[in-house]
Amino acid sequence: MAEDPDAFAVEPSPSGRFLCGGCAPHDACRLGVEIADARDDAVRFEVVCPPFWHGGPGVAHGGWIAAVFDDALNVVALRIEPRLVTKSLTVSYLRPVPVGRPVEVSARIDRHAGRQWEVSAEMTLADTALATARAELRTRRPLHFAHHQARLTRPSPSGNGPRTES
Ligand SMILES: CCCCCCCCCCCC(=O)SCCNC(=O)CCNC(=O)[C@H](O)C(C)(C)COP(=O)(O)OP(=O)(O)OC[C@H]1O[C@@H](n2cnc3c(N)ncnc32)[C@H](O)[C@@H]1OP(=O)(O)O
Repeated sequence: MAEDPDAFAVEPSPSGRFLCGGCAPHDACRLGVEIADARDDAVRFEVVCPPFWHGGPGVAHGGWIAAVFDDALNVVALRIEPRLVTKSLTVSYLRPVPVGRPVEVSARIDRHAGRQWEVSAEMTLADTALATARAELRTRRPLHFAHHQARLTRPSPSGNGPRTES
């Protein structure tokens, strides 16, 4: 029988780390994110940009910064709810982020009601804000991944042919 995709949940790895589906088999975060300190509704991370994520000379790629925020903003809620997806993510890039040097990310839950979560975070170096982010998260509905897979396998009504206006 095929594996149930909706059984997927981000839970602590054998070494106690929260890891995405891509990093779990490695038992290490390949973005360079480590939890430094956790309270009920807030988590602090130590983050080092790996050299292969540089965008400009010695400076992190903005996509890496967004991915780090996606992880950090989810981890703060995953400690309560292991079945989440990101609905929206907004990043403000304030200063260049250095490659290969530890920076701090702090994330917190601002609001939580039912399936809806609002979370925010900032990335700092020596108390200077480098970037900030806000996200809306959703607790997944029970058949979230099953519906996604069913849509991918369903034949497209219009195929790839030319569009006809009616
Ligand atoms: C230290 C390192 C740590 C590392 C720790 C690891 C952390 C990893 C965290 C990664 C988190 C991610 O990036 S998750 C990946 C990025 N995010 C996603 O893939 C989410 C994609 N978006 C969605 O699935 C949807 O928009 C939702 C679930 C966000 C919508 O939520 P909602 O606003 O509450 O609305 P909802 O009522 O559920 O659905 C709205 C409409 O979308 C449809 N819909 C909802 N779900 C689906 C679905 N699965 N497949 C098809 N359609 C769907 C509904 O039928 C409905 O259609 P109608 O009635 O309007 O027609």
